[in-house]
Amino acid sequence: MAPIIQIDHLSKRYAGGTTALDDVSLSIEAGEILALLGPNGAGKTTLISIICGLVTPTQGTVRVGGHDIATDWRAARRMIGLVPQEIALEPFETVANSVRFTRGLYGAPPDEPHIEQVLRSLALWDKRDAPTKTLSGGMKRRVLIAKALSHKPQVLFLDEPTAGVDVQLRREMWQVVRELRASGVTIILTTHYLEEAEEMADRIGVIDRGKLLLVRPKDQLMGEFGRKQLTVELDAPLAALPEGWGLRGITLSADGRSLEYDYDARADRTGIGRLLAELGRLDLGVRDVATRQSSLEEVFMALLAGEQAAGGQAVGEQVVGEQGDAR
Ligand SMILES: Nc1ncnc2c1ncn2[C@@H]1O[C@H](COP(=O)(O)OP(=O)(O)OP(=O)(O)O)[C@@H](O)[C@H]1O
Repeated sequence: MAPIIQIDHLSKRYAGGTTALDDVSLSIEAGEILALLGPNGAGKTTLISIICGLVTPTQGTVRVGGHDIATDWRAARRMIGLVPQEIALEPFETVANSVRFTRGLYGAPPDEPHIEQVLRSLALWDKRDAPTKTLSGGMKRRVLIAKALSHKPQVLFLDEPTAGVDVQLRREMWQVVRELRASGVTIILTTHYLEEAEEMADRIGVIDRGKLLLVRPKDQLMGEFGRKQLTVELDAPLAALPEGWGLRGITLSADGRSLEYDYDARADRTGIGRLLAELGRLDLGVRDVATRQSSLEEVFMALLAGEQAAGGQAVGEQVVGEQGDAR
């Protein structure tokens, strides 16, 4: 199946000289939730803004549903809805009118059943006649989504949908996004929150300093990087691993009090049994054992560190295994 969005060799250099995007290529499949993860200034908003026709690229092409955003921009834009980072609503306008107005801006004819369906799906129907200034922060964000959905887009961009909102509201937004996906909308969201990407995305793209470092299915990313560490605290400190130590990949801590073992928790043979057997064979007493799993946060930090160590050229081999495979 052809991707719903195809981005090829996209670069953006702003007038001031900042390279906000540097040769980004990416395919987005219909019906997926893709999270673009990256620190401040990584280029996430620039990427979204180019696809939505708000910023002109310096180089490269973008197709939305097969329509080139430069030469066939009307058709491309009709397929897209954008929920911006900033809440900007007409304060005295009612909820329903705000949504109708946006639909009109897209050149779409009135469609009251659709407006009703959108407002109901976002739990805004009871507030349809309320001026937007009387709404809570969470409701205002939902109005922004309703506006973005007013012309029945097939692709929805959410630029940091939960920046600065409390935990409860964040969960509520996640639920809204899941329901949208279930209704067949493709969703691309940007976020600083690893938790958000982990919770919602089918695929995660990591972007830093204008480069797309990698794009992977979330489960694969967690599997590749979500390794576990076993720490065995010894009864008595060791100066070095004993003579005849028969296992590889195990390190002694600097104070000699514990052994550290990094392993793949999903493997058929983790090697933990052999480690414990070796400790028994050498008659080494164990005081305590602990395991911990790397979080996506650590994965992300390792990725960025690897990229910096490589001078921004590529992601460190030891961390990623292979470089940005933006499908
Ligand atoms: N209109 C502009 N003119 C000049 N430079 C810009 C403009 N917009 C963005 N930039 C610069 O481009 C780079 C990427 O910015 P962008 O807003 O795309 O990043 P971001 O990943 O969305 O960041 P954040 O998470 O903080 O929103 C930054 O260095 C930013 O200062």
